[in-house]
Amino acid sequence: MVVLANQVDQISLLRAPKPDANFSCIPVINLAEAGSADAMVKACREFGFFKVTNHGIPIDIMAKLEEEAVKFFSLPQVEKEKSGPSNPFGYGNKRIGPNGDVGWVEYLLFAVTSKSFSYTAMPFLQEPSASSFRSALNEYMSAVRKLASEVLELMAEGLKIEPRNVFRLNYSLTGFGEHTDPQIISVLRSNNTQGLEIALRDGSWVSVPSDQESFFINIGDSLQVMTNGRFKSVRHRVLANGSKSRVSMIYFGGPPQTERIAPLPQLMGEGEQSLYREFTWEEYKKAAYKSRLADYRLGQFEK
Ligand SMILES: O=C(O)CCC(=O)C(=O)O
Ligand SMILES: [Fe+2]
Repeated sequence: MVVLANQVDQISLLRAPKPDANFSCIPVINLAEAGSADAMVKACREFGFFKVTNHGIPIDIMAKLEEEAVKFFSLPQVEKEKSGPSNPFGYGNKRIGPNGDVGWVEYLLFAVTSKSFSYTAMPFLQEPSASSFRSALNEYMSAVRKLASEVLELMAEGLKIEPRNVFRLNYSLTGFGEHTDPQIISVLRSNNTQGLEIALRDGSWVSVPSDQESFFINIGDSLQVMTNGRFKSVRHRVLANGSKSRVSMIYFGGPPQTERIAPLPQLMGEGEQSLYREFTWEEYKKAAYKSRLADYRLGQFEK
């Protein structure tokens, strides 16, 4: 793993990507360093994506949950199906989205409330034998929730939202088609498996070296709108690895269901007009459900 200390260097390197798609240099935000807020905003504007180090979450907490997830996904199919279908929460293993997108991923989807997470759709988690999975989830979730609000606060003062959060454990051999995440931010942690790629503003793809001790933050479509286009949601995909399963834990911070998604007044300049017509998260999800994974879904909400 290469962590470059100087973020300015990294950003200038990324502006002139080498033809070698394996070469990549992702902005790294060291949370323990002064000035991380400015570097973060720069990364949000230029990439919609960055890596977070020195986040204070012990690797143990991630490793424990990863281990429990692998145990679960290794169960016989019929056992896993008892916690599905994911409707809206629980175990799922169908293709991504309803519209023929490629990729096969198994996942466990959880609703996260402000205090804990809900696993009523997952009977196995209620068994006494699942106590280690439950405690791993609890520990991870409270740590990552804190991290998500810290990151949001650094991005923009007053961006402290009490989002409607979901949490997904993905288990996949085949990858994940290109898309942007619809939420505000996604906090991603993966095992040591290559395959994640992000698109730069010029449309070229760069691979993101795996780093199981760090978190990766994706700007989602909602934050693009909330910042009136200052931050851009990042297009990303996961390429098939073929030999090793990718285990990802993704905490999605999204807007409340009925809240309208609109530029934050505190970020707007004088006389600045919203680039988007008003819509709610519910409307957006409905529109997204009808689209393909790779579609530019915000298009229909632009003015
Ligand atoms: O598996 C990953 O690392 C990313 C998956 C992803 O992009 C998603 O679930 O939205
Ligand atoms: Fe994603």
